[in-house]
Amino acid sequence: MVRLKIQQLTKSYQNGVKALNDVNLNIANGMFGLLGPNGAGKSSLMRTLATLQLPDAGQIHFDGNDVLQNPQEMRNKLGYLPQDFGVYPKVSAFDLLNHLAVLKGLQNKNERKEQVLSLLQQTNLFEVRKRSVSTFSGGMRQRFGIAQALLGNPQLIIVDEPTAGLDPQERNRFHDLLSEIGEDRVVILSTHIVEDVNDLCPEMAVMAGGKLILQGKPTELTQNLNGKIWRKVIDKVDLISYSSAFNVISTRIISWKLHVFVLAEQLPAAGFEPVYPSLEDVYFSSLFGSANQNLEAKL
Ligand SMILES: Nc1ncnc2c1ncn2[C@@H]1O[C@H](COP(=O)(O)OP(=O)(O)OP(=O)(O)O)[C@@H](O)[C@H]1O
Repeated sequence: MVRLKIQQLTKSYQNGVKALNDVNLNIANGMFGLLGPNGAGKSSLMRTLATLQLPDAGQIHFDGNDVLQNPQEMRNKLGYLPQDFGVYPKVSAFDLLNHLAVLKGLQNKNERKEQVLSLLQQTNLFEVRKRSVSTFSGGMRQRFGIAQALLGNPQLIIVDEPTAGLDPQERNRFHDLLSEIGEDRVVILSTHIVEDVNDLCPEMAVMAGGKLILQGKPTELTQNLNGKIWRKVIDKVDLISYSSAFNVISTRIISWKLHVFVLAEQLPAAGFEPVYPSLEDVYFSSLFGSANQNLEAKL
């Protein structure tokens, strides 16, 4: 069942950048991955959904509520972990979370304490609840960020670039936490890390240049590309000629050798071998297609 409905959302900043260009999305319960390179417009979309900025045009409905008309109703149902959640005063994790709970309107002292302690448990911070958050590692801070986003049992949770800068162990732990919270609500994970979406999200979309360029289930999108991705080991000096002759969607160094990955309906040339596509190939193919469309539009 669709809970979040985004229609024809458009936003330009004063410097003329069109950060959102006719964005349409329907999102149901569960983890939804929003992938895109830096500058794609993901944070602009997240901030608009979180009612922190207004679009120029378009509509947002959550559970039937017109979010732009009644932003407060959205705020009561929202948990938000912004990209730059970075204020860590020298107060304990418990005190800070308790304070944020008061700001969120959790007035009953006993219920508030119970919820704060339970969220500290859930995010694996109970043991360090008396420590100042300013001494936390990056992973602990992000888990604290999730704890504050979960205050008041929100129905829509937005996490913007949450795993950037985390080491692999902390990222795994963070993934476990995110997958636990996505069951009965909408969780939007905005990221440029394909692995985050691959590991966690049954539904996804790709954004580039303010537009949604692809949407679907990672498994289906990968399947759709089957038979169209080809790989070849080449010399570095030949990369430019390969890029002009073929649809090179990405290059990767594997065992110290440069591999080009090419999008083509048939064997592009001798020496190429077919590969089963990964979600990364899906992502790079969509960016390649969108860049080409923009180029054609400009010519
Ligand atoms: N307040 C602002 N004023 C002017 N331009 C902005 C503003 N915020 C974002 N932009 C521009 O809008 C475009 C989209 O930015 P946005 O931050 O939404 O993208 P993003 O996909 O979240 O990328 P990143 O991961 O780098 O934040 C970029 O070109 C950015 O420079």
